[in-house]
Amino acid sequence: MLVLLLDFYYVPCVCKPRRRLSGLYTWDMMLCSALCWMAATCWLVTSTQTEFYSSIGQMTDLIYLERSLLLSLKDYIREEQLHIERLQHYVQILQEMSEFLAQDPEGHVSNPVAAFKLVKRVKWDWMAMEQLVRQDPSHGFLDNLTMKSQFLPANNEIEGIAMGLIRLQETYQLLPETIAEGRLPGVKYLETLSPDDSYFIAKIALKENNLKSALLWMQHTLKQLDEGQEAVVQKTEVLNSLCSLVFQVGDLAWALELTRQLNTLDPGDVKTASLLDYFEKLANSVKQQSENKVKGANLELFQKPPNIIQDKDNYEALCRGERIRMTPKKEKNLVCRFNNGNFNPRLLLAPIKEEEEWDRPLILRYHDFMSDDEIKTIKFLSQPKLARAGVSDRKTGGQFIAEYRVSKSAWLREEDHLVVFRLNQRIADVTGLSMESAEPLQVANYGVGGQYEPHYDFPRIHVNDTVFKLNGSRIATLLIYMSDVEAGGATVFPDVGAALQPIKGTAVFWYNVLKNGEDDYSTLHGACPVLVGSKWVSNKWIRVRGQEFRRPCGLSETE
Ligand SMILES: O=C(O)CCC(=O)C(=O)O
Ligand SMILES: [Fe+2]
Repeated sequence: MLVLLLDFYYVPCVCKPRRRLSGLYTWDMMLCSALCWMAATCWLVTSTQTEFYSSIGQMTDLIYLERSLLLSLKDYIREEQLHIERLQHYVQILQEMSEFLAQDPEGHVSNPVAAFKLVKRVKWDWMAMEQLVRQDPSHGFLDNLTMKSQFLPANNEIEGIAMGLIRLQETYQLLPETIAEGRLPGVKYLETLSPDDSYFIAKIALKENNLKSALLWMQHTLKQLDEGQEAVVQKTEVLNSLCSLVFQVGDLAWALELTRQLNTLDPGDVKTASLLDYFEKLANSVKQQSENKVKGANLELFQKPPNIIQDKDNYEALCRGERIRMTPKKEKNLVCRFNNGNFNPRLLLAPIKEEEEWDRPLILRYHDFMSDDEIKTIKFLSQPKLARAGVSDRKTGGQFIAEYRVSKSAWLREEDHLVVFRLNQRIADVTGLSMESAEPLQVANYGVGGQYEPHYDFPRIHVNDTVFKLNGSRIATLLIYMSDVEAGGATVFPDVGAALQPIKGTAVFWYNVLKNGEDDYSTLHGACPVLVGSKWVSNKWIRVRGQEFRRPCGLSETE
């Protein structure tokens, strides 16, 4: 709408410069401005700023946004060129006329008709010219940019992505250069990071008090600068930051060495000179001469932030494919079978392929659980509803946003679409459980380095939990993988050493509650950071109510 208004704003004004002197033009302008303002306000009121980094799926919107801004910039350039061409045209006409009049000025004005035309032209045409010169075709583009700025990423988005890259580097124990040179498994289009990018990531790590990553990224920035890669950031600035970091962790010898380098680079800098003096005196007094020390050897000094996540080491190791606790003996006992849902007519002719992935807790994988077309529909239905997923506060039970769950999710009910209805029916048929108390389908898409650190699916506090009071705990989880993931993104169970790879169209299923009704703490699980790819999953959480006869108590107390 705004584009149309802007066209309307420019076209008549440009073609008929004289009309701009009339009152009509002023009203046109006022009307246009008012409508533009109203349109822009409506946009602002009806839309909220999107967060892009927590969902790869939504990040594609940015590509389209950039394309539309580019088109609008091209329009602006064309307008500007037309503007100049119009001015040149007038200049040419006036030039010819003025040369003609200058040949015999008095002779010309002695003709009353010529005198009338001269006065009229000098007054009106030059005023019109003033308007023409003042006309600024940049408004269209600038208004468009202002309006679209609400759809541009917010400042904290770049930080979010940088944190995602740091998470990937740490979890998968990658060197910064591996990420910076884009040498990641399965990438289709190579992209590299500049020294400025690396330094930005280092600063974010520092801000997050992640000294180890800050050190690695600063060292990498220096390496890139030494290789002669183009950058805005100066080597002295990076050295200064690195120097204060190493001093902060107590490595005086290294700080001294770096200050010497700084002093060589910029001998005139008074601050560096006095710092050098200070460090030398300090080193002498504590008898830690830099020459005798191995610089930067003690990486232990550079701490990662304290670990609040349960079993994080096992989680990260499993994500890397390490510490998987599957023995050949255990593996031999795992079986696969056709599941016909106990002679369910819907599964009789097309039974589901069921494979035991793990024994304790029992984790089953259903193959070909969802078709590509169904996946397309579910993604399509959820895309406009995707919102940043929260995590539960252990004390209050409320939801909040945390970096240990970086994804967007949406809820779909069976009334929303036949595909959702059929999916619920299939889940009931295959698991033999009732869906009457189950939650709607939760669809999730992970963002840059998107993950969900180890957690239990069952709620652990029940204050104000009306769903729990009504329907009981989440007795079971059915997790559908709606995409393959090029690298990373496994679902891992850190307490038992299981790792499940996302395979598009398959679903995994496990009970979160034991037959005796107790929560099963061996089901601690997490979604590993996505290294390359866009991971889509759907969760169906099945509740206790309605399962009394479908999953009866076991014969022993511990079952
Ligand atoms: O995405 C995954 O692999 C697991 C997701 C999950 O555990 C959850 O959403 O609760
Ligand atoms: Fe979960």
